[in-house]
Amino acid sequence: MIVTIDGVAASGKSSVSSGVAQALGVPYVSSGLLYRAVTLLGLGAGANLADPAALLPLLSGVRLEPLASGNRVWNADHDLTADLHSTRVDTGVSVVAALPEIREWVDAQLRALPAPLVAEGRDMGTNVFPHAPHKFYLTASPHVRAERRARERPEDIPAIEAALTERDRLDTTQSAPAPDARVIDTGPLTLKGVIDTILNDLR
Ligand SMILES: Nc1ncnc2c1ncn2[C@@H]1O[C@H](COP(=O)(O)OP(=O)(O)OP(=O)(O)O)[C@@H](O)[C@H]1O
Ligand SMILES: Nc1ccn([C@H]2C[C@H](O)[C@@H](COP(=O)(O)O)O2)c(=O)n1
Repeated sequence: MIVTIDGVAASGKSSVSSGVAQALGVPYVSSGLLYRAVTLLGLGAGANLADPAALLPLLSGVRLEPLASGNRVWNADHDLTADLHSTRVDTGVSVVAALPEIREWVDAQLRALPAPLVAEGRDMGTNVFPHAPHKFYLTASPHVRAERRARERPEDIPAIEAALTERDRLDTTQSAPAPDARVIDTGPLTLKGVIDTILNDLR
């Protein structure tokens, strides 16, 4: 069984997917972390983030470890996870995610993973796992998302909100909900409330 949980930036995809996966006793995979890893390695190498030929050679050692408690991304024996949510990576990642060659590479990593699993991102339900029987799409206003992020990072809410709105705009192409996805506005819900909504639906 595959459950897909897509949604806009900072809508709660990874926290919700982790909770749902732990309740189901299956792993979850965060596709966004792979796009973030490509971006981090590209920045580290001084590569042009819009040039797939400069990025693809950097990826041979990249591996996603799909732990239910929180995914980790490795480059050979170096754990990249802690560096994937910086403002620098946030700013560059949409350029990388727009490249068809990089999307193909990410999709191949994900499709190689054995089911059952929970997959989260933008196009899990539309493109990567279109035949998944259970699909969800998380939303929340930019302001609500910025307030949540501000509790994690020492930045002011208007700056975070502006950056999220810009990333939503840049990611629009691959971020449409699947027609058969259940759309959940997480704004009025607690994290547990969103997880329970999905688990009830699955039951
Ligand atoms: N329903 C909710 N109520 C309150 N806080 C929430 C809720 N959902 C998520 N959060 C909090 O919002 C923050 C962002 O959540 P999370 O990182 O899971 O989002 P994401 O969609 O995976 O983000 P990104 O797109 O940046 O990878 C986290 O601090 C999380 O605990
Ligand atoms: N399936 C996916 C997952 C992610 N992306 C892009 C869009 C985001 O800006 C970036 C980081 O994802 P996040 O950590 O915010 O979920 O990666 C995508 O295009 N497709």
